[in-house]
Amino acid sequence: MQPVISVKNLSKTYASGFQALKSINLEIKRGEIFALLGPNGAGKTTLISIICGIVNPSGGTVLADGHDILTDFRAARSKIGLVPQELSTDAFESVWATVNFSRGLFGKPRDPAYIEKVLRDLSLWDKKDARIMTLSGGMKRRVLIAKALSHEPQILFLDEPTAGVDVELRHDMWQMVRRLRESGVTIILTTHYIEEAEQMADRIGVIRKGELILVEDKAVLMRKLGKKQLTLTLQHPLERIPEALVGLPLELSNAGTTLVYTFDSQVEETGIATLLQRLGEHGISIKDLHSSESSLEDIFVSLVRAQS
Ligand SMILES: Nc1ncnc2c1ncn2[C@@H]1O[C@H](COP(=O)(O)OP(=O)(O)OP(=O)(O)O)[C@@H](O)[C@H]1O
Repeated sequence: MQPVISVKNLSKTYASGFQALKSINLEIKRGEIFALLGPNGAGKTTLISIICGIVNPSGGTVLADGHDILTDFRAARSKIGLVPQELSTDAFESVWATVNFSRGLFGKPRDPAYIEKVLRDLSLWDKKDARIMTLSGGMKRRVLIAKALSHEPQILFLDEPTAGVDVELRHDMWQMVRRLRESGVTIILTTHYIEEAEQMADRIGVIRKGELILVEDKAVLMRKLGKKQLTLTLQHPLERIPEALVGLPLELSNAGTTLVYTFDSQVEETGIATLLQRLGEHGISIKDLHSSESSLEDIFVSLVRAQS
């Protein structure tokens, strides 16, 4: 299937001479949720801003639903909704007026029934006549989303959608994003909350110092780079790891009372059976054991570190 967004050799050098993006290549599949992760200043907002036509690229091309964002700007932009990080204007307008106005900016005919649905879906209907300045921060964020959806875009960009929002609103937003995806909208989000990417994304891209260092299915990424650990609590503390076990991926901690065995989560032969057998042979008895898996956060931190 043709990608809904196709980015080729995209680069950006700001007027200051700073190179924010270095030859980015990326294809976004139709209908997926794609999470763009990266430390502060990595280039996430720059990339999104170029695709949405807010920042000019220095080189390369971007197609949005087949339309070049430079030579066919209007058509490309009409496919895209952008939820920016900050709400800048419209403080004195009502919710209803501002969302309808946004739709008009894209040359779409008025459609009060559609706007009503958007506001109802975002739990904003009872605030439709309120001035934006009177809304809470969370409500203002919902207005940003309503504005971005006002012209029925096929592709929705969410730049840090849940930064600084409370847990309840975050979960509401996740639900809303899933509903949109079910209706066929492609979602691209940037986030600092790894948990958000872990919960939501189908695929993950990691950007660092202007380079896309990895793009992978979330499940594959977690399987490929994820490690599992088996933690054994011992009946009697050990002074050191016995000779016969040296060489195994074992660590002794908690004053010799805990043995931690690390293994690849994708291999069939974990070595646990052998480990337990050898412990038995050496008279090392176990009080308790549990296993754990590395989170996307562990993977992300090790990736970003490995490249520095
Ligand atoms: N207008 C500009 N002029 C010069 N440099 C800029 C400009 N806008 C951004 N930059 C620089 O480009 C780099 C990438 O910024 P960008 O906002 O894209 O990062 P980000 O990954 O979105 O970061 P964050 O997670 O902090 O939002 C940063 O070093 C930033 O200082």
